Amino acid sequence: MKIENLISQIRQKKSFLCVGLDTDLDKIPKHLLQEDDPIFAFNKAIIDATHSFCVAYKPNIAFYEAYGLKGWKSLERTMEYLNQNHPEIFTIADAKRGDIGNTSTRYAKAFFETLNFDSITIAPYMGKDSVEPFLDFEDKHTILLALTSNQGAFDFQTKIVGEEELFKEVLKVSKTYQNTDRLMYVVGATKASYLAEIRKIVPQSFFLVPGVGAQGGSLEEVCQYGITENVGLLVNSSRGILYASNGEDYMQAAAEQAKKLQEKMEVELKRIGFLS
Ligand SMILES: O=c1ccn([C@@H]2O[C@H](COP(=O)(O)O)[C@@H](O)[C@H]2O)c(=O)[nH]1
Repeated sequence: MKIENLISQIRQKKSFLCVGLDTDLDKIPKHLLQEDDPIFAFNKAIIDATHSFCVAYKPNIAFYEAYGLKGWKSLERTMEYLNQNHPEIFTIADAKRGDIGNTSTRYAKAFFETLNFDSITIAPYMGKDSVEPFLDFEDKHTILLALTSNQGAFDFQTKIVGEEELFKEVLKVSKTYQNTDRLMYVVGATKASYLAEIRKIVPQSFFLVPGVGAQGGSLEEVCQYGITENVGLLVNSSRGILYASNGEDYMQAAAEQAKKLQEKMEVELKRIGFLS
C-alpha cells in the first residue's frame, strides 16, 4: 500500500487506530471453541465489528505460531479475509524479524508475498544488511523497533552509546539505508515523553505506537508530542478491544472500545486541522 492511501483512509475514517489481533484461545468467548477454526472465527467477528473505526490490523505472529500449523492456517485465512473484504486497510505483521541478508529476504517474501502483509516489524540489532532486504519491496513498509513500550526498553535502548541514547543512533543510522521512504518506527505509548526528541530526528515518518489501554499509555500524550501534519501515527490497542467482553456480547463490546478510541482520535485530528 502507498502511504498516500493510508493517509486518505485516516481522513475518511477520522481515525488512526490499529487493532491488534493477539488472539488467545484462553481468552476468547467459550462458545467459539466449538468452531472448526476458532481463531479465524474470532478474528472475522472482531474485523466485522471494528473495521469502520480503524485503519490498520496488526496480528502479532506469536499468537499464531503458538498453535503450530493450525495457527498459521488461521493467520492465512485472516489475511485472505482482510485482503478480499477490506483491501484498503493497512496490515502489519508484528513479527519482529531480522537476520543475515539472505535469511531476511526469505522473511520478507514470507510476509510481503506469501501472506501479502503491507508491513512487518523488524528488530534493528543486526544492522543495515539485515534490514535492507525488507526495504527492497515496493509499496511494502518496514517498521523498525526504535523505543519499545516495555520496561526492558531501559536495559539497552536508552543507554548512552557514544554521545546519545542507542535508540537515537538506531533512528539516525536507519536514515542512511536505501529506500527510507519505506521505513516506519515502533515507539511505545508508554514512552510518549520521548516523542518530541524522536520527531526531531524523523519528522515525517509514520510511527506504530503500541501501549495504550492495557499497558497504560495515553493517547492524548502520544498526540501532543508525536502527531504531524500528515498524522504520522498508527496507535495500536489489542487486549483493550479484543477482550472487552468474553461473553456473547464480545463483538459489541469490541466495537464500543474501538469507537471510543476513534472518537478521541477525531478530536485530535480536528485540533491539528487535518480534519475541518
Ligand atoms: O514496543 C512494543 C512493540 C510491540 N508491542 C506489541 O503490541 C501489542 C500491544 O498489545 P496490548 O494488548 O494493546 O498491550 C502486542 O502485540 C505487543 O506484542 C508492544 O506492546 N510494545
